[in-house]
Amino acid sequence: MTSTPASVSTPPGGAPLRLGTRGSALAMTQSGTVARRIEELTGRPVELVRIKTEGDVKTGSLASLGGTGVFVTALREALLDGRCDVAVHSLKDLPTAPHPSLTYVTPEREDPRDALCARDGLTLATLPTGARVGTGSPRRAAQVRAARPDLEVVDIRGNVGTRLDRALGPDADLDAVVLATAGLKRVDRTDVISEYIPVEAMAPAPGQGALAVEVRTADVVPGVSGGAPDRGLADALADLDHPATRLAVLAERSVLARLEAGCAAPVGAYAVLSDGELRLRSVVAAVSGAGRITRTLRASLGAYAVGDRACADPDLDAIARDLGVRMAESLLDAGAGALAPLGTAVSVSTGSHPTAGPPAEGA
Ligand SMILES: NCc1[nH]cc(CCC(=O)O)c1CC(=O)O
Repeated sequence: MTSTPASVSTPPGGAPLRLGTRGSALAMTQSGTVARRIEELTGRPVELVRIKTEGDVKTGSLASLGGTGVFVTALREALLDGRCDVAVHSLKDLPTAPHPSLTYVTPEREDPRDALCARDGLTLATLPTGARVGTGSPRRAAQVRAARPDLEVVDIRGNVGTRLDRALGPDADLDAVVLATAGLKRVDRTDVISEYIPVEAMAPAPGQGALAVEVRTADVVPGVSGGAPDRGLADALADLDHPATRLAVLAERSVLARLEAGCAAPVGAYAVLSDGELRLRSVVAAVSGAGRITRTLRASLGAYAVGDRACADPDLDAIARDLGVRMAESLLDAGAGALAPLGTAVSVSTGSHPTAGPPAEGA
């Protein structure tokens, strides 16, 4: 294939970058924001390229799709075969295993909390007995049941608008739904939130509220391919990266990796950097509501972190990963493997009856 001479196709400021995105309102807003920042940082135009993913096409329950990668695979294929140069994912949808030829950075995280959306300002504590709460997430289902065994959890899925309608629309058949605050913020719908559920009451999914901005490693790291890396793009990514977010999500995701669990497992993890220390809280909960294990662990980042800020440093990455591994081992020691199926996709309706006995054993 012959390519157009650069002098013809290159607008002032340099060759355009193509940014791959899912087509949902949430994805388009997230990607639009990142695209504008990359334009500012590189001085090059950024075009959005819409990519349909398996998670957008299939209609089964989110949990039953198998979790890992349903929203991600098609975007990664587009990166790998050159249909786009940058891809934006919700970090919590990204499998924990590193990709052999792709690299990502994490911009500063949005609000990590889960949000309850109900009429009349109702909260998890004030919903009436028997109220029906919709979620497609085994993690949310397990924690709702643990907090309120008297509620009925209903498996739902669909985009933000569809899910909100189930509780707030004219044909609402549920009393409440639980969604990520970050997603609602990004589509400017925080008006529907009746409770920002504290992370102590509902541990967020590892990486919730954070984005991953992913590129081909060879485009940003010298010596990976024959060609020279794209300095402008590499510098822009370094600017986008937020080290405190990066360390927090590394710790959270390493819990999941060490548990060999995916994004559909009933596992919550949330880390924050404060006073130069990374503090990680994690929960494994039985989807039936039959119990949960909660742990908090800390790691000092030494002189490389002050207050809630840190340097970008590989040694700190290792400390964050170790913290996650220690957490997972502590959870396993406490019986996490018997409490919840970790290695396989879990359905929200697993043991939906508080009396249904122990959940099915995971692989
Ligand atoms: N699992 C789908 C998904 N992936 C990211 C978000 C929201 C944004 C975020 O958590 O960063 C959502 C929707 C939701 O959980 O309500």
